[in-house]
Order: sequence, then C-alpha cells, then structure tokens
Amino acid sequence: MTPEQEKEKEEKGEQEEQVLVLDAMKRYRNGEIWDFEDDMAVSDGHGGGENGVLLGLDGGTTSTVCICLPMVPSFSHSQLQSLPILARAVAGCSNHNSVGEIAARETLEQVMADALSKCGSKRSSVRAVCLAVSGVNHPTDQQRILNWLRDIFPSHVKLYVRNDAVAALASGTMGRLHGCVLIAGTGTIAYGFTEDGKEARAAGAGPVLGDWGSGYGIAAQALTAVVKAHDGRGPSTRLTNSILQALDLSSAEELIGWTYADPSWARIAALVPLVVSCAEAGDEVANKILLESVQELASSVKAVVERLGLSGQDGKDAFPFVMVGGVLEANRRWDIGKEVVNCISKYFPRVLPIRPKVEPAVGAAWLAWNFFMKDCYS
Ligand SMILES: Nc1ncnc2c1ncn2[C@@H]1O[C@H](COP(=O)(O)OP(=O)(O)OP(=O)(O)O)[C@@H](O)[C@H]1O
Repeated sequence: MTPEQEKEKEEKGEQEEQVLVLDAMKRYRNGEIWDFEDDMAVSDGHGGGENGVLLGLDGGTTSTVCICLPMVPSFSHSQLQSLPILARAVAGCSNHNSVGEIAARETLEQVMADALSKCGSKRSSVRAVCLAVSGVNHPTDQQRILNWLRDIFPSHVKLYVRNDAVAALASGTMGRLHGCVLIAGTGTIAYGFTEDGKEARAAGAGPVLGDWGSGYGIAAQALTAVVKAHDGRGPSTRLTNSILQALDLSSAEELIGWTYADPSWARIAALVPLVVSCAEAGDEVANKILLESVQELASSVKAVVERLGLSGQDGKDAFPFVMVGGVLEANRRWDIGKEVVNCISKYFPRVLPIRPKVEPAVGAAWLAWNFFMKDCYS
C-alpha cells in the first residue's frame, strides 16, 4: 500500500469511527444499550474518535473500576450525562496502604489497559485521566502517583489524582466539585468542596479512630451487644439469634473464635443488613445502634458543611449532599440514608440530597472532562 493509500485508509477509518461514536451517543440518549465491542468490529480500533478518550478510575479497597468515555469538547457541562460509556473494566484493590505501592500501581495500570483494549482504544488516544483512589490523603501521595502516571502517559495527557471520595461527589453532581459527599460502606468519610475550591473532610480515619457510622462500626457494635447480653452486661437482643444463625454458630462464646479467625473489616461489616432487620422487627438494641450511627454520620457531614460554610452565613444556602455506599442505599424500611438526611436538614434546611444514578468511576471520568476543559479552554 502506498503512503497516500495508507493515509486515505486512516482518514476513512477515523471518519467511520466518528460516525460510530455519534450514532452510539444518539442511541445512548434514546436509552439503548450500546455494545461498543460489536460496533468497533467494523472500525479501525481507535475508540473515541479523533478527539480521543478520557479515563476515570475509582480505586477502592474492595475493587477498582475504570471507565472510558469519548472526549467531546463541543459538549456543554449539562450534556455530560449523554456521553456513552465506551468501556468498563474492573480489577482488585488499589489502595497503596492495603496492598503496597507496587501492587497498587500494577492494578491501576492493568485496569486502564483493560478498559482501553475493551473499546479498541490505544494509550495514544488518551487525553485525560482522573484517578480517584482511596489512600490519597496527602499532597505527597498525590505527587507520587502523578509521577508514575507520567511514566505511562506523555506530557500532553492531563493527569488528575484525587481521593476516591471526590469521584463519589462528582457522580452526584455531574463532575462539579461543589457540595458534600457522605460515603458509608465498609468504612465512612465525609468530604466537601466550595465552588471556589476550598475542601474539607471528616472521618475516614478507620474504625480504630472513630468511624462509628461505617458498616464496620455498626456491625462491631452489634457483635459487642451480643457478647454483652451473653455476659449479662447488657440487655438481651434479637441480634444474638440473628447473628449466630447467620454465622452458623451455636453460642455467643464462639463469636470470639469467629472474629479472631479473620478480623477483616469487610467481613464484619457484612453483618449490617442483619442489624437493620432486627431494628425493623422492633429490637431496641439494634434500633439504638442504628440511631447512634445516623448521628455519627450526620455529625461528619455537619462538620464539613460548617467548616466550608456551604450553607451560607445564615445557614440557608442550598448545597448538594451526595450519598454513596451500601449502608446508605434506599433498599430497606429502616433507611439509614433517609434518617441522615432528616438529621442534617434540621441544621441545613436547604440541603439537596442526591443518590447518584451512576457509579463513582463515571464521576471520575466526568471530572477528567471538566478539569481538561478548564485547563485547555479557560
Ligand atoms: N440494606 C442495607 N442496609 C444497610 N447496610 C447495608 C445494606 N446492604 C448492604 N449493606 C452494607 O453495605 C456495606 C458495603 O457497602 P459498599 O459495597 O458500598 O462498601 P465497600 O465498597 O466494601 O466499602 P468502602 O466504600 O468502605 O471501600 C456493608 O457493610 C454491608 O453490610
């Protein structure tokens, strides 16, 4: 093939790819599911069109998700939700505090490579990456990750490294960094931003350091209540039968061996739905644990909102409040998230509660788009 023919083929491939992306967006907006791999079978294998692609990563202790979106600079911020997801890849833990720097880096590199290969994109088509990863608590963590990302991507690629709570906020605000997010899964953290870039966080220091509204915190208190009831140090509770039955144990004493066998936070936290069931069945001990946990979670939010002045001087300004994580999901009659909202509405009447419809990795990709547009076009 002559160089002219090669160029012509390349241009034709890019045009076809653009048509595919635009067509896919139209279908996506109409609510159809887009199987990008099928579409890419007829293109030349550069997902995202000539404008390239964005990567958004949500790196947690349980798993790491990478989302690839097309870069469409002509989109306005309000159109971001219509960007089709070109690819989604999942890997394991990427928290460097849990698995060490080398393993965390390998996981992140692998999940980005998987996402790109799933949509037929190459590393050279990446325009911006937002890596929102747990364990990024300090500017030195941020800088270290930025340094090795720079080894992977050339200098024109925009790189942003943030704590994973930031992606969770962005998933509810379409990539805008304004408001407060509360995450309550195995752990918990509250994180907030003002529109002029001030930020604050509360909790997120782990169960030893007071994260009592977390899944771990709730379940640990339930286990403690069972042991106390057994000893005669606390009231009897439905939690005893419920937890022993679920763990296939015959007495409260066996709980000691069960916890020592594997004290991992997520294993303990998995008991939260039992606590909710007992509270729904009228158990006062379980109910008290949940009510106190709601207060704990609300106090983290209150601390962040007050430190940032998100509710204005008279406490009456509206601000987004994004809730993320299994503990806050609205799938039970005893709705922990709803109770947290009730609690903080007393302090901040104009709070705007949001339960995001997209996962935090999409929030990270939207952030990448926002940061990129700000850096390039402002
Ligand atoms: N209906 C429910 N009500 C309350 N809690 C629930 C419910 N269903 C699941 N959970 C709890 O949600 C938690 C898991 O949530 P999620 O998957 O968001 O956490 P994670 O990703 O493991 O943790 P982290 O966000 O701290 O890394 C567990 O503690 C689980 O027991």
